[in-house]
Amino acid sequence: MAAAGGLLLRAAESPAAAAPETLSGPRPAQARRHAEATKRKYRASSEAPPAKRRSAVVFLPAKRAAAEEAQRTFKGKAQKTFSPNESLVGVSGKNREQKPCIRTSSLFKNNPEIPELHRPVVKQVQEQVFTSDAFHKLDLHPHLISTINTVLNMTSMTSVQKQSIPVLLEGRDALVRSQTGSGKTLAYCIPVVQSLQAMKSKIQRSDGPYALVLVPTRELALQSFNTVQKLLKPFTWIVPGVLMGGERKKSEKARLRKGINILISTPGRLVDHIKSTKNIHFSRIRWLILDEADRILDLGFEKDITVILNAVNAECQQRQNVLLSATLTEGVTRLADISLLDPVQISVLDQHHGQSDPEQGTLPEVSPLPPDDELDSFAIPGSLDQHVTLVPSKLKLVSLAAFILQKCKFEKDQKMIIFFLSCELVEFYYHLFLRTLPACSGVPASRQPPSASTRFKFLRLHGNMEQEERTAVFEEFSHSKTGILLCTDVAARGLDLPQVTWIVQYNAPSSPAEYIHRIGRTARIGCRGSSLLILAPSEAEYVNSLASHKINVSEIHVEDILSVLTRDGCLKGSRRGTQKSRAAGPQEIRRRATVLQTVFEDYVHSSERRVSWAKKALQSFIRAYATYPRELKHIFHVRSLHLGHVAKSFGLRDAPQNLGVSAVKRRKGNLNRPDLHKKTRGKHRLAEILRSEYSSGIEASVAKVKKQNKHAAPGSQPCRAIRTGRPASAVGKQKQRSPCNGKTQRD
Ligand SMILES: Nc1ncnc2c1ncn2[C@@H]1O[C@H](COP(=O)(O)OP(=O)(O)OP(=O)(O)O)[C@@H](O)[C@H]1O
Repeated sequence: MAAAGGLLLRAAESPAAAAPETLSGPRPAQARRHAEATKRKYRASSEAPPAKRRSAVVFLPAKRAAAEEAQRTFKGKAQKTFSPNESLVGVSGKNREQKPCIRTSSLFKNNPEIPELHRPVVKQVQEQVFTSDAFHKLDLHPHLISTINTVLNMTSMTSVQKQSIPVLLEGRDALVRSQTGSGKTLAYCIPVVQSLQAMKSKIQRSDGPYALVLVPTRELALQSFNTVQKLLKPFTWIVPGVLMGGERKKSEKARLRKGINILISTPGRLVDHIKSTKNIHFSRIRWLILDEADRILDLGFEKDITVILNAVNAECQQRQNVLLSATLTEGVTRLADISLLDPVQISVLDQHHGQSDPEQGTLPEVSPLPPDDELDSFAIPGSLDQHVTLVPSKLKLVSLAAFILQKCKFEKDQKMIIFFLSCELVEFYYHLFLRTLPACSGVPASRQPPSASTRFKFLRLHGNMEQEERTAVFEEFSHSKTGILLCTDVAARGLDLPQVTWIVQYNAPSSPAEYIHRIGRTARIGCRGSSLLILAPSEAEYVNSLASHKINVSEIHVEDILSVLTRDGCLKGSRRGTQKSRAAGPQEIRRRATVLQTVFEDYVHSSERRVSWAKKALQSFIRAYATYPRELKHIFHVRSLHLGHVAKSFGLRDAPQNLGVSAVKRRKGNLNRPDLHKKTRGKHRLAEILRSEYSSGIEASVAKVKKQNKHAAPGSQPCRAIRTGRPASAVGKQKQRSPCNGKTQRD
């Protein structure tokens, strides 16, 4: 990271930093002294330090040139594209033109030193995805086999299918762990369909559910439903159905009344129906499947799961239980111990770490789960290249934009998913990029060739969207060859979105398990894929946290990401200068990054409403940041955020006052005051809820849950565990809860 440190630090060190230079080695001692001095200045004020203004003078020639360029870029090539979104901000282009001269940001000053990344190289856990065994080797109905072959176009089984299907067909409970994108859905769907079609007394629609499949998100419910529906093609008498939040309850009720035999649902929606629909009976349940079991059994769903298990256990005791996930943590295993009857533990994990040969069939028939100390080592697809980059907060926005430009403008057929901490952040960056980046093609949006619009096809997905739009986006991104999906963790679990080439994590996930699921949206079923985790220098230790779970990431230097800007003619501006000064050296990279940042800042500062919109997004980020779990607080702590620098990544020129860090500190102070305790906890809870998608639907659902608790709804008494009859409330106590794990999602 020496080069990056050099680039960033020397800009901050002295006036000479503004002069053209190379990326040769950093001067850490001097830099540290400077950083200390800056820190002292910053402590004195919550705003940007006076040094900032002074350094603005230091940088003036380069900055002025960049500002002029930015103005030209706006007024000349791209102004039309940037015309304000009336519905969003309600200002006219005319107003914007009356704005005073653009002040360009000082991106490369006062940045923290980028630490050397001492990442331990760990041997990742390997799994082999495919086996050479064909489905027809299994004792399945011939029509089911031909459906798998012809409708799903699959002939040979994956490892997890080879191990799970026979065990489940024997009637055993099972706990299944295998890497993301390895075919777990069919591993449970095939045995369910096989067993139900083979029942002696033919299933009637009006019998109601024989199989209940619980999944954490609506999109996953829809996806699993589609798979079941395909498998059921030859068995038309078995009716599948899906219940998910956001759909019309009335029509769901009508479908339930008619009868659904394989019921796929999100927990929240099923609870709604249990409480309000008389027609839902569980007396014939033979299968209870918890897909993404670790998420489903997490705190956010605890109450819902309690209600569901109570309702199911009240009517039926004899059934098969299956728990599946790519990240079976210790907590889930312990839970499985108390809830499953003599379960078979299936793990595809190659005990010899990649030494077995699928052709030789060296996979054991059923591999037990690894011992406890190995359980936290998650398998990652071998075809997935993982990267990390350390980026100072001020450069985060331009770095992400540069990465998008690199992939989507200069490379072909790229399909990218970018994860953010909260719904508000997704909305903010979606609109910001939508209004600014396509303009970097140099042609107004209205006159762009179709290729440009497909290259920059921005989509967003989060829990605050209307269900209709959510489904439309999910379908569109699924079927598209290219595109950039900005999303929360709503898209992290289970979604099978074909041909995704890059996963970008703009904000770090709350746990290594979530990291695994996020990156698992690419490199599925043997395909290649890559991921990029963006961390601030103060967050560098997160890499060690990943390494402790045997997750290996290689570093990309921030200047390598930014260097693509020198390829972008649109950021060149029409600056007078020699060819030499335009060479792709560090000075030119800085200049163009400043031009790009100016594009964002101008957009944000073109009206008061946009400024307050950006401030709200910043506020949401700080709230969300405050909810990282306790065990990660030493890495992600609001106190380590420099508000002025973070503000830059929202296109804000100055740090807003009375926001975030100081406010959070004040709230912490309140903890000692019992009279304020309740109120503070409420706020903390809200922040926690805002943390990710599993928060969606937020306030309403929290209020609803509170109300329900107050009125002690029937079925909310402690329930029985999945099978053993132990109170399910004990289930919750088994697990160490962290605020961040308590993502509340009543989808
Ligand atoms: N035997 C098979 N042959 C070829 N493709 C398969 C096979 N089984 C499943 N697939 C495909 O692999 C992809 C991933 O499957 P699936 O979504 O079930 O993975 P998963 O293990 O549940 O992943 P995650 O842990 O992310 O939920 C899907 O597109 C599915 O159609």
